[in-house]
Amino acid sequence: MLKSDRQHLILASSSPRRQELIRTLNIPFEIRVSDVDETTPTFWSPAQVVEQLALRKAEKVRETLQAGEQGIIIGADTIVVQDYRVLGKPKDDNDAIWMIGLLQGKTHQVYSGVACIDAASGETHVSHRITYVTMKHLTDQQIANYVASGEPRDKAGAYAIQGLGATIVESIEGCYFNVVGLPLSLLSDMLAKFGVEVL
Ligand SMILES: Cc1cn([C@H]2C[C@H](O)[C@@H](COP(=O)(O)OP(=O)(O)OP(=O)(O)O)O2)c(=O)[nH]c1=O
Repeated sequence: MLKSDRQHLILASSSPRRQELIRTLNIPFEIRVSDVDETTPTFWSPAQVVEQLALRKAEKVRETLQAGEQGIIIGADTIVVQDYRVLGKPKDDNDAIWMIGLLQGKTHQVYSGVACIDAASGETHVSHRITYVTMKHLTDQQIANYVASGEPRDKAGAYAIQGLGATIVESIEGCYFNVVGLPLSLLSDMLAKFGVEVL
């Protein structure tokens, strides 16, 4: 395959954050939304969960491609882990209040998994990153006000570090973009394995 065929990315994600982040790489891309079953066995580790879900999303998109379509398909998945509890997106506002209550005043881990598949050859690479996020102590009123903003609804762990959620985060250790849903540093290393050099 010519290198130019691979310089085309197919983002398997409906997440506006991931779509925004991938734009920063300055590589032509398109978006194909994949609707996958996100249930996982309870005995899976957080790393397994994000890697396997990222892979499921990328594989689902590969199945829909027409013969001859080229590019590197990228799937991603993000979860928040607090005291061995895996937090995905909140079911409703009460669930969001419970999640922020669990996270406030403590340090949790954000896991993002990334899967890259070469559409033509099927070559696949899967990996993940962990970022440690420490949240401030919050009053019940602050938690209620934050949840009322609507921001937590479609975010793992019920907060968005890139939004109003920035005001409830004390500090982070690790990749910021990993928390937002697409670890660009890891992704660029993974793309290099396919001959796609970002720089
Ligand atoms: C912790 C955190 C998560 N998030 C978001 C990133 C992801 O969009 C979302 C986690 O849900 P995901 O299930 O990983 O992704 P998604 O359903 O939004 O999109 P798709 O499966 O189509 O790729 O949480 C933030 O935007 N900011 C944050 O600070």
